[in-house]
Amino acid sequence: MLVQFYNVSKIYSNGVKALDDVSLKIERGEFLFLMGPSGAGKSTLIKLFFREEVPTRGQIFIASRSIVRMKRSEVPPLRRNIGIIFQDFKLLENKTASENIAFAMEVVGANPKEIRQRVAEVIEMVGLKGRENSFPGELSGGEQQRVGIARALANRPLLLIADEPTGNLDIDISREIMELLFDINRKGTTVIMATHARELVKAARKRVILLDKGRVIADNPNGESIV
Ligand SMILES: Nc1ncnc2c1ncn2[C@@H]1O[C@H](COP(=O)(O)OP(=O)(O)OP(=O)(O)O)[C@@H](O)[C@H]1O
Repeated sequence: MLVQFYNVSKIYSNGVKALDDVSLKIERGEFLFLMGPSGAGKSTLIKLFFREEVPTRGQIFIASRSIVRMKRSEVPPLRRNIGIIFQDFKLLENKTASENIAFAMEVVGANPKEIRQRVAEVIEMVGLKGRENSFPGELSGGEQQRVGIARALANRPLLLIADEPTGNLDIDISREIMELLFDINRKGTTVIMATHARELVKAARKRVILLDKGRVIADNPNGESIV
């Protein structure tokens, strides 16, 4: 089991209950969608995975380690095991595609040779060969998201979390990005994707967890009755 949430609630300091008694399990190698209306708690749930927020109540285990009772020194290794991609890509504008990816490895202390090899590998994996030296401003939205995905994969994470990764892309490009995420999943990385894109979810026939007002109101293995 890769992820276990037991009765997790998150109440922000302003009193908003963003998550209410959430329990869920995710196996290694799964691909799952996180859906629900705006304010349902999707982003909050995602933030708990990499300890950007801590739960008010409940327990969370990732790869059998409690991340609630985790020491501060254990947080960087946890984050190294989780790759994140964002709706707005969050690339560094003054660095090339390659440099953006390399930077993610430099900050965790990888050596230059390792970085060179891995950058070439992930550039190839996401289909960006030939665009390594382009700056984000010279790339299309879809290409920028590919750089974001390559950066998230650079440190070989156990888990890839995508928060509305196709939110800024048109439908054809979104489908290409989905294919890339499925491909990454087939190669063994567990993928969690928060999205409002019903069409994409419907076509995928993957597990869907539906949140509403901070609660899991459905968890369906192939999404059928949800979308
Ligand atoms: N840092 C915060 N402090 C206080 N309240 C917050 C904070 N972050 C989120 N909330 C509140 O918690 C609730 C859940 O928000 P969250 O961002 O997790 O929802 P979401 O499902 O990701 O929504 P969206 O689809 O719009 O991104 C909302 O009512 C939101 O206003």
